[in-house]
This record gives sequence, structure tokens and C-alpha cells, in this order.
Amino acid sequence: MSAQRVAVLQRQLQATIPAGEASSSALQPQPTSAIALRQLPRFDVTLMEHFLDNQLALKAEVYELFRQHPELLVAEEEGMTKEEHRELVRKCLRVILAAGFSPMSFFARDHAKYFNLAELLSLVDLSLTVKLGVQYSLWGGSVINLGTERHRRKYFDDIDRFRLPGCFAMTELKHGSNVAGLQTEAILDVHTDEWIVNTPDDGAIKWWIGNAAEDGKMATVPSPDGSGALDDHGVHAFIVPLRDDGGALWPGVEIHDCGYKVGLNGIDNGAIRFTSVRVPRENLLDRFATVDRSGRYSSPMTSATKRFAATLGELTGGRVGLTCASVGVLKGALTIAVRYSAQRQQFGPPDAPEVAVLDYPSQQMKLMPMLATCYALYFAKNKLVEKYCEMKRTKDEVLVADVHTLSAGLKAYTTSYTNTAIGICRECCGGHGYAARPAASSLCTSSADIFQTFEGDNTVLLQQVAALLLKEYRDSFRGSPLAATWSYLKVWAQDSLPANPLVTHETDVSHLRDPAFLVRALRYRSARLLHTLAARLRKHSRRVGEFTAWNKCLLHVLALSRAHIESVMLVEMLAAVNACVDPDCRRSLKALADLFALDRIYTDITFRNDDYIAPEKAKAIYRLIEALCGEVRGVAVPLVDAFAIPDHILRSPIGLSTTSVDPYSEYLAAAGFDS
Ligand SMILES: Cc1cc2nc3c(=O)[nH]c(=O)nc-3n(C[C@H](O)[C@H](O)[C@H](O)COP(=O)(O)OP(=O)(O)OC[C@H]3O[C@@H](n4cnc5c(N)ncnc54)[C@H](O)[C@@H]3O)c2cc1C
Repeated sequence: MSAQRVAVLQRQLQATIPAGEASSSALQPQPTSAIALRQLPRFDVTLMEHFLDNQLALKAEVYELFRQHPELLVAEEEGMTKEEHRELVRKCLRVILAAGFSPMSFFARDHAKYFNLAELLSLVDLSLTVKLGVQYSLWGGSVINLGTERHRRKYFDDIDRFRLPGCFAMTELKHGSNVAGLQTEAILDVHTDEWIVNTPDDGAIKWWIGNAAEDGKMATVPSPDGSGALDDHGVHAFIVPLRDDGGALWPGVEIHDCGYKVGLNGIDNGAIRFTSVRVPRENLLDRFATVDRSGRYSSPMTSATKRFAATLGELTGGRVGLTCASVGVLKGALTIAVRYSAQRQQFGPPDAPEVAVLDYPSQQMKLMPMLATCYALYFAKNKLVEKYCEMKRTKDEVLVADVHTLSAGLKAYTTSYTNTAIGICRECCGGHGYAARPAASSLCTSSADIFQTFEGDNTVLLQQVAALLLKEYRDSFRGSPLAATWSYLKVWAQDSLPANPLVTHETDVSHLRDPAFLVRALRYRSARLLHTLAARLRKHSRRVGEFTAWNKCLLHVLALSRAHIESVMLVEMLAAVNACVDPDCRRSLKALADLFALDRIYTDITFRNDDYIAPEKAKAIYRLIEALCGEVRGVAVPLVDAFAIPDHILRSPIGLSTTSVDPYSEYLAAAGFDS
């Protein structure tokens, strides 16, 4: 490479070297009034990385494995048949298993490690993450969580080693979200001591089932009812064989491939029809209910509703895993977009260097609140993982409900947010963000998109969050322990009237950045939404019945759930700020927390409608958001560097780490140019 070209590239890279110090920009952001742009101090990226990640050894081990196997790092967008992609995913899984990882043990005993693995693998290949989820969280998880000790003993090792690939076959052609509408039958034949599993009509054919089209040898099949032993007892789950060890279909089982999908073609989704398939009575996963040799039913739970909730509650692990993977994808997309925007230069004043596109306020307004949200989501999902681990350890009922709510809400919020964010990150990278190779999968929505739908459609999940908050509200929070993430509503629901007029008009920056104001504002919003929703539902229900009343208020319901999740995110983000001992890292984290909260307050009209935020206060908030975007821009590159995604995993020449010399050389080489 010529010396002149190296000089040009080094100049471009200077712009990445942050904190406003090296930017060639003539365009320092100019907030619309007198909020002075402060420079955040440069922080030590390694300190921030260590603060963020307490499983660095796992990360090093997993990513080193893939450094040794570059042949496995191929992007779906580069063009593979679904068969090639499925084989690639199997190879990845074999390499992981051969290296001594035991994903089933992680999922059963070392939950945090399992979820961390899901997050790490999301940047290798989302199909691999989902394959892991189907095999260990859905199939394996249903066996160990819905079954009893004999099921665990019999299947655990074979599931772990992938000798027994399996499925979780819940969705049917005509019913996905409405699990109570499933139709697959399971009827006990007391003469042969077997269940007869049957698909009554085409609408009940199992659809979209991961691992079914090629690999699956067994499936957990939830069935709502059958005549006989299960009459009126609700949904139960059965282990049903699909193929023998030679891969031939089991008698009575018919499977077809669901074919090419918009993304995730490394997963072999299939459709299954059961025609009177006979399985032993012991194949009922009987942790919550059992049936004896004579067909007598017994359960430690008093009602079908409680059993149904307990059964579905055991599946929350899947949502936690998806939340982690989705945060991983968001970190990858932002790493590329921020690094690229810091070195990409377009336009500039006459006779002066061009400006880094990250110095344009418009680019900052797109990326900086997103970076703040990514950090907030990261800390919130850490809390979710912590609560999940504690729930598994203590089996505490309040925690079970809290984890159910938080996993549903965070899964919905994170996956929707990430899907939108990926598109904006791609746009921020201009044309080069559209190339399959430099972007790898990180700037492509085709595979991350479906995260919004499976493991519970996001709109449906958000309704579950609101339903639980309403239940707590109606019980007036009697005895609700403080450990639950919604316990703040107990105090705030009574205090959901507009704030003191002095506070409503207060525009001082120190007030606007006061954690007490920010938390109070976001909590006020959810409490207010909850309070008014309960009143509206009461009024409408009397006239039109509960179902119609709920749907009349549906948008209100969804707003409440999102508001609750955002208040949890802010609290976790501020807790991280307090926990951070390094003052430089802490200042950056605090700026991110402020930006996240102020952005939400400014963009939600609810605050204005209620006169919680007076017009002049709204203007002051906007000015502060602009200023904070400028401040965070100064440390944006170190903030994404702290995610510490190795270049060989990110596979994005336009998003290489700042220690790499030439952001364009790999890109040029890939297109066939000599360097
Ligand atoms: C790639 C892929 C892999 C999958 N893997 C599996 C698997 O391994 N096992 C398995 O069992 N399933 C699997 N699924 C199925 C998946 O879990 C379902 O598609 C999902 O639960 C959504 O259900 P649905 O398709 O019936 O959507 P629907 O419920 O029909 O939703 C359609 C639309 O209606 C809206 N809607 C539905 N109900 C309501 C409501 N009450 N209020 C407001 N709006 C509503 C939704 O928001 C959505 O916009 C997979 C699906 C895909 C695409």
C-alpha cells in the first residue's frame, strides 16, 4: 500500500479515536440554546469491558474456537442453500460439543452461562443460536422442566450430545398464539397402557417446528385435552417419537419441510401430522400431573388454570435466551454503525478536511439514543438473568411471576427494538452497509426479525405483562413483596396525579439530569397508565363484557407494558451507574442513562397530555438531548469497543476495531482488487 494511501487511511481512523480529540470535524454539535457541550472524559475501554462482562473467560473460549475454525464463519446472506446452511449449523454444534461445552448442563444448572452462550453465538450465526434454543431450551428444557427424574435420567445425556435431536411441537397450522385452541389429541388406551396421539384435522398439523424437517428423533407435543384420562384437565405435554435411529419416520408420523424462509434457513422447520401414534403412558411429562395404569388422573395443583400457567411458566427460559441473543445482535449492529460513522467522511467546509458523518447531529440523533438504549437493555437483561437464576434456586412464587412478566416484556421490547435498530444502523452505513459481506449478518434484519414472533408474538406477550400488572393493581398490591420489579407501582399508583406545578416547569439541567426526576417521571407514566387503564376497563366491561373491553383498550394496554419495561430499564441502568467504581466509566454511563430517559420522556406525548411536562420544559429537554448526543458522540467509539466483539466474529471490514489499520482493504480485496 502506498505511503500516501496509508496517510489517508490514518487520517480517517483519527476520526474514530474519539472523545472529540482527534475528530477532523468542523461540525461540533450546536445545541439550540445555551447548554454547553461538555467533553466526557476518555475512559479505559478495558475497565469498561470488565465492568460489563463477568464471563470474559467464556467469551474468550467460544470466540477462540471460531478463530480456529474460520470455515464455519460464513454469512447466510452470501448465498447458501438451506441444506448447506443446516449442515453448517450442525458442524458448528459438533465443534462446540467436541470442545467440551455441555449446553444441556448449562441450561439445567448454570443458567447464566447458557444465556451468555446464546448472546455470544448470536454474532456467529443466528441459526446456530436458534438451533441451540430449539435443542436445549425448548426440547431439552421441556423434558427436564415438565418431566420428572426418570425422564431426565433417560434423555439428558443424549440430548446434551445431540445424539437425540428433538423438537418442541406446539404451534399448529391454525393456532399459534392461542395455545388453548390447540387440537392435537392424546387419548389413553388403558388396555395397552399407551397414549394415542392424533392430528384430528389438517388445521391441527404441527407447523414451523424447529428440528423437525431433518434432524428430530423425538418431540415434546403439547395437547390440550383428550377424551378419557385428561378430560377437562387442560394442556399436557407428551414425548412422541418422530424417527428411528436410522432416520426413518416412526409409524403414523408424516413430516414435510416448511421450505425456504425469509431468514434462519439453517433451521430445519417442519410440519408434522400424527396418525394414531402410540407412545407409552410414561411419555406424559408428568411433573404437574400424572395418570396411573388404570387411567386415574392426579395433580398437586388444584385447577387446570394453575397447571396451564405452571406449564407455560416453565418455558420462560426460551424468552430469556432470545432477549440475550437479541441484545447481542444489537451490540453487533451498533458496533459497526458507530465505528463506520466515525471514520466515514462526507462533505466539509471549503479548503478543510471532510467531516466524519458521526459529527452530523442527524447521525448522532439516530445512533446515540440507540447506543444508550442498548446499554440500558444490556443491564436490564442482566437483571432478568439474575432473577431467572434466583427463581430456579428458590422456586419463590413472587419471583416466578416476576420472571414471567419481565421475560415476556423484555423479550418483546428488545426484539422489536433490535429489529428497528438494525435497519437504522444499516442506513447509517450508507451503501456499504448493504453489502452482504461487510455487514455480515449484523446489519440484516432477515433472521432477527422472526425473534419478534416466535417464543410468543410480541403483541401477545405485552398483553400478558399488562394483565399481570392489572392483577397486582386490583389486589391493591396487598403483601406484594419488594423483590418484584412492579412493586414500585404499589406506591405510585396512589400518587399518579400530575406533579407539583413547580416541578412541571423546572428546566434546570441539574434537575433534568437528576436520577430522582428521571425515575419518578418514568414510574409516574406507568402508574398513570395502569390507573387509567383499570378505570377504563371497569367502565367498558360493565357494558360490553371483558373481551371487548380489553380490545377497546388494547393500545393503552400495550403502552402500559412498554412504559413498565422502560422504567425497569432505567432503574437497572442507574443501578449500574452506581455500581461502577471507575469515575470516567461512570460519567459515560450516567450520560447514557440520562439520554435514554430523556429521549423516552420527550418522545412520549403522554407526559405533555397530562401537563406533567410543561412546554418550556419539553424544549429544555430537547436541547439537553441534543447536547447529550454530542457528548456521547465523543465516547461513542470506546463505548462500542467495550463490547469487545473480535473482528473475526464481527466479520465487517467497515466495522473493524480501531486497532486495525485499514478499514477498506479487506473490502477491496473481497471485491477482487489488489492492495
Ligand atoms: C422460523 C420459525 C420457527 C418456529 N419454531 C417453532 C417451534 O420450534 N415450535 C413451535 O411450536 N412453534 C414454532 N414457531 C411458531 C411460532 O411460535 C408462532 O408462529 C408464534 O407463536 C406466533 O403464532 P402465529 O404464527 O399463530 O401468529 P398469530 O397469533 O396468528 O399472529 C398473527 C398476527 O395477529 C396478531 N395477534 C394475534 N393474537 C392477537 C391478540 N390477542 N391481540 C392482538 N393481536 C393479536 C399478532 O400480533 C400478529 O401480528 C416458529 C415460527 C417460525 C416462523
